[in-house]
Amino acid sequence: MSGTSLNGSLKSNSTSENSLFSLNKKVYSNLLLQKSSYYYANDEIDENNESDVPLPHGLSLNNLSTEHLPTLSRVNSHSPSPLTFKSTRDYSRLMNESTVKDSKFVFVLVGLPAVGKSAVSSQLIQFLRNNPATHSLRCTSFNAGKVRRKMSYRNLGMRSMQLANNSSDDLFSPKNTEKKEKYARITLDKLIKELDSDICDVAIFDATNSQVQRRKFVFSEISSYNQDIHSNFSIIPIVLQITCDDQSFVKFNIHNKTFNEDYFDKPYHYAIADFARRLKNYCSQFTPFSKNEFALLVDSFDTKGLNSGLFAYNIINSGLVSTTSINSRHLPANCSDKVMEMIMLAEYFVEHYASLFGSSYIERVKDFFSEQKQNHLKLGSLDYFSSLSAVLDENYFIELQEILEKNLGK
Ligand SMILES: Nc1ncnc2c1ncn2[C@@H]1O[C@H](COP(=O)(O)OP(=O)(O)O)[C@@H](O)[C@H]1O
Ligand SMILES: O=P(O)(O)OC[C@H]1O[C@@](CO)(OP(=O)(O)O)[C@@H](O)[C@@H]1O
Repeated sequence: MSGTSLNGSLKSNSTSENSLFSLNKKVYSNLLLQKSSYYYANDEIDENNESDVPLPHGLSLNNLSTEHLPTLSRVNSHSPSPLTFKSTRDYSRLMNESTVKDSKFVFVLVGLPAVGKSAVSSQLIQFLRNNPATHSLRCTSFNAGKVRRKMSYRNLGMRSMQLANNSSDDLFSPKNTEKKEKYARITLDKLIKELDSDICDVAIFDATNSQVQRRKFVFSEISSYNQDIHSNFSIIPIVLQITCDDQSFVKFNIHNKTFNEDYFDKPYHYAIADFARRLKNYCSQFTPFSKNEFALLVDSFDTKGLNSGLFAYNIINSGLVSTTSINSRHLPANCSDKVMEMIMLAEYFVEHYASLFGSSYIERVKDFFSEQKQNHLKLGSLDYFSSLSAVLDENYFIELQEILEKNLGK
């Protein structure tokens, strides 16, 4: 980050204290005036830059088979082994032979900012790519934050960094929810188009999707797509909720957030404080995805005569907490092997998340803090610790918890 000078002290050349996501009328009116297809057609948004996450030592996902999937085999005792997906071409051929539409998958992420949604998306893609059953599937993450950042730059360039920041035009303030929704809609629109045009097989909708209203919108878009006779595929929605309430994890994650494009010209301390404020705003509006919401969605799907199925999984504190009891599954009528195999793998990923990816992440968090504690004591070393502890202190987390509870009690 440019806020860090070469000698390691935390200085910034930036004169502006604004943030990129501050709303600007020009960006917003462009969103309203121009259709999202403009951005796609002009190749403004490229989400296909997933970097491979290294696999934990000693683990080979290639060795996955039904034998290692105790929970999963119980739901599909007749599934073929080894797990094999037909290629899209095979499925297109089969489609001509029957009226049943081939399936595509959407993982709808839910979770507060900085809980690890984008990290888990990359890991899920890596997991599916490394599995023989799914390695040929084209998996893409569609990140609403990236779309927002790219569109802001495209419209304003460096000027986007010079806008005066004031709390009244903070995109993440509750009163601007509707404005933020535009970016999510554009992202979802792109995602559905790529599935329908067979550019992608497994899409991850990477946004906080933190409000019931937003999720209703997402599911209604998916069911409208599934109901449309002109749609080429049937989309199976899989909710993946990521929760993180461990203070060290949250601090480490926010630290890493300060290096993204929202803050590239901002002082480190400013970025931490700004993200802390963003998180508070989100907590005041957040409703976790619950079993109750799941049941209501299933009912609404059933009333519409939709049989695409619905699944919901949770990863809490990097897999340290078991989520088996809160995960939910509503199988579609006539569940195909393809759908069953994907669900089995999704469940395997969630149930074994800690050993697959969580433990190496936790090691990184520990190393980070022990290094920071040492640096904090050394004169002239890179000291992130002071800002992290000053902003994200015990009181901050107490306040965050109170805001969350107050919102849930509404
Ligand atoms: N489960 C995880 N595995 C690996 N890295 C993680 C994980 N959770 C968080 N991180 C780290 O924290 C940073 C912020 O997390 P991110 O995935 O961007 O959160 P979110 O998408 O929920 O806002 C990531 O860039 C990564 O360095
Ligand atoms: O519209 P929602 O669902 O809040 O999600 C998108 C927002 O989430 C955020 C939350 O911080 O994602 P990200 O950190 O991945 O960039 C914002 O950038 C982005 O605008």
